[in-house]
Amino acid sequence: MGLLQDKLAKYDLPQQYMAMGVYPYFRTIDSHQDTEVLMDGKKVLMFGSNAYTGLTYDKRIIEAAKAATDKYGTGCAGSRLLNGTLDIHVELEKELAEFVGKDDALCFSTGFTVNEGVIPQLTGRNDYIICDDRVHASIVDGRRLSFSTQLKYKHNDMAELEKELQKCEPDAIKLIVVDSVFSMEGDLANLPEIVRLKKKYNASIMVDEAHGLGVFGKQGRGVCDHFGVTEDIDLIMGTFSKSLASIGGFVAGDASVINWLRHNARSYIFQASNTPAATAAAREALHIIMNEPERQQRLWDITNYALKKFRDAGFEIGETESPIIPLYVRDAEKTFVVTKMAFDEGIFINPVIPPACAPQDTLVRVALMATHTKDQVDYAVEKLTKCFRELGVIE
Ligand SMILES: Cc1ncc(COP(=O)(O)O)c(C=O)c1O
Repeated sequence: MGLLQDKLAKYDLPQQYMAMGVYPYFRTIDSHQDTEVLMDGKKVLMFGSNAYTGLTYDKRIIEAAKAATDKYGTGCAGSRLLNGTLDIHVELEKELAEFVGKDDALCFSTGFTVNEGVIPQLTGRNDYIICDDRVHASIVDGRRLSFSTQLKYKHNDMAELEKELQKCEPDAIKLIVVDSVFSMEGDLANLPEIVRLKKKYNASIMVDEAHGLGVFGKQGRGVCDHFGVTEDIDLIMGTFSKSLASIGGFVAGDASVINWLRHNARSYIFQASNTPAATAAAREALHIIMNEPERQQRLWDITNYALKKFRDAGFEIGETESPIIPLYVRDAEKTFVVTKMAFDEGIFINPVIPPACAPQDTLVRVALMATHTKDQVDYAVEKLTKCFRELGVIE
């Protein structure tokens, strides 16, 4: 074996969990996707999906994707800048900008490449990027691609954010980037206070609404809308891979900033544009989200029901205020073991270990969809209580 193989073999954590029989990744789904799926040949309740609105198997969205494929074909074979712009890309951009309350928007092929392409394009050598220390990996990668000075503050600690802002040169761009809903622990960014600090220090804010759209705000417009701070947020990004039942992402903001990104963001101009099917699906999902507020209500009814049930059963669920419910285990090995035990009981949940969380905060992540029933939640709480007790995680 070569040096490369020798070195990587030493860090092969997956092998260790395979040997223990608790390896949890790459299970295969062989059915349509809703609250119940066939996974590795076994019927399980899906509590690990980000499809909060429960739209992934909606017939109207499937029809829209089929019709777009019939009309345009299966791909675009080029970047948006050149031959890869369809009328439906442009229409979706207009609708998304209006939805989140901004002048203009750009659609990228994934949400990951939005953060990776936008963040380094807005800040240069003498500027600053300031992030919460729990932002999503795509924000971390976007930040790494920038030549600016990188500053971090402790999760949701506004006093620390202010200290970081005080370190910056007054005339430099100071871009604060934050998730609106933290994807592993379900708590919200303190956007009203971040906006107050932005104004005080003449900074800019970019908010990642990946887990906020379809869930928070009027007609699912997101957490910025929920807090009434949209006007003070410079850039809002979102993804189609969660509530919008598709794949792709967007960034929205002032016309001048969006126009700059349209011609400069590298993952926009050097990446093929999103497929007709994915674009049409996201568009149809957006229309459904706006026109069916009862779906958002159902999501909150089942979320509040589940939050109470898990709390009453004695689980430690932290500060969550969203359909993402973290069940803290605080031990990596037990986190994998409990994930496997849950699967054997017919429940799919996601283990969360570093780098997705701090080493002392390992957890399993339960996520609700508007289509979950109370019976399904009852079953999950009963079985997870049994598993957590057996492992001595709860009493
Ligand atoms: C907070 C956050 N931002 C960005 C992304 C990336 O989005 P996408 O799945 O569209 O690439 C994710 C996806 O997991 C996310 O959770």
